[in-house]
Amino acid sequence: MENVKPKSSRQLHGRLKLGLHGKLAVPGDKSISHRGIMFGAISEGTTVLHHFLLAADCLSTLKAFQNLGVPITRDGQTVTVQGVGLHGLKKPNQALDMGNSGTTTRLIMGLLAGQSFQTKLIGDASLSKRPMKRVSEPLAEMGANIEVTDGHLPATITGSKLHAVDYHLKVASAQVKSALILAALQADGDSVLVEKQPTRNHTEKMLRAFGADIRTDPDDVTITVRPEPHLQGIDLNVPGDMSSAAFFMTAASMVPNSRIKLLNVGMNDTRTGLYEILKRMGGKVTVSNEQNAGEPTADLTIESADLKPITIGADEIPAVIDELPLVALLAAKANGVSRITGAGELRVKETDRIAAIVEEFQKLGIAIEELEDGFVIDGRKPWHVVDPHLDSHGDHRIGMVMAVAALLVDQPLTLAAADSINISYPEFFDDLDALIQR
Ligand SMILES: O=C(O)C1=C[C@@H](OP(=O)(O)O)[C@@H](O)[C@H](O)C1
Ligand SMILES: C=C(OP(=O)(O)O)C(=O)O
Repeated sequence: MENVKPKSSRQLHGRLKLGLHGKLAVPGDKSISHRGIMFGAISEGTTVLHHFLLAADCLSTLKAFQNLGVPITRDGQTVTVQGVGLHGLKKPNQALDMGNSGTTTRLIMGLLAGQSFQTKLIGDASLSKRPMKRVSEPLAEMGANIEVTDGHLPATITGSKLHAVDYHLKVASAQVKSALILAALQADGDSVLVEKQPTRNHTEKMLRAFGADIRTDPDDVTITVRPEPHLQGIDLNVPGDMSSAAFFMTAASMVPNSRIKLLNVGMNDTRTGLYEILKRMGGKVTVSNEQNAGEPTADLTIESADLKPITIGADEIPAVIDELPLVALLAAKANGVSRITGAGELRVKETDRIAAIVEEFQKLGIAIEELEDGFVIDGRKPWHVVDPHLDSHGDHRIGMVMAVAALLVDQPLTLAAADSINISYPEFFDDLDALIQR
């Protein structure tokens, strides 16, 4: 058929003269929502998750645990998990479908490695290309029996008795760390895990709240896990996702005449890289209403600003890993040359995010150079549309960053595979619309 657009192609909002205005509570944190289900499932008693993220990735986790025999119910954004304990999961009747979610896959591998049954994990085309040996190999050192297919999904996990380890992580990855922690909960002694760099610490913090004995040394990279904790269900308010707030922090900073307030945003310092970078670039962000109930949260007021270029290296990457496409966009309007390196992990996300950003930014005439582990961007060069047909590459974060970029462009632009936003932020376009002054 001719002239048929891909199903989810979407016209994007063009240049905004009057800016973005208003207040917005972004959806719940994705990392914390996943973990709330998992840790609630292996606890005794009831866990209630308020402001749970109703997005495809977290629903993959929810369904997987239902298939593992855990009673889970949902009422709006409130999810109730009836825990079955660390040894109460049941062999599922079918392969567990991880959908598009790397977090679900890697964490569940660590948990199922120590159970008493066999499970098969499958995933969508994107997830089936992502590396899994980074989890299966260190787990094998603990005695796990995980067969991956050429390093990828499908994977078969045959539950085994696990040994304690003293292990130095080879990649700076919270997913790998979390898989090892979940395996270590089932091991035959205390395990010591040493990170390459500090990464998001939600697993450690949350498991402690459920009653686990997990110590992090003052160096922030050495974690000691005691096995067989008595985990007890909790009531948890999931904070707003900094990784979702980041799209509007970027948009309001770049679109002239903007002033927005984002409510109840998670401010865990292993996640606030974009906030720190934006401030260093000259962004105008004011923090108010700071709270700390387990995870720190705050309201953020963001106004348009003239931006300066920035240099970012490997040390800063973990705290901004999912927001790096947005850092690239900020750099594309900064008054100089920005350099982002040490970000090779971007090549193994939902898509190769370095290649995807370079390809999509070049459609807008942005001066971006691809590096093996990052980008160089000259924000002084005016943009000019070379190709108005943008593409999310099936990657939620690429789709949303291009929708923000479009707010700075006069010409009509379309986004192919726009429905990929459902992975982490199904209401993204509605929330953006609500901040647009007509
Ligand atoms: O642990 C988590 O919840 C996550 C960790 C990060 O992945 P890596 O640990 O693989 O870097 C991040 O990119 C992902 O969106 C969520
Ligand atoms: C990389 C991401 O998630 P995951 O690894 O869980 O698929 C992301 O949300 O950007």
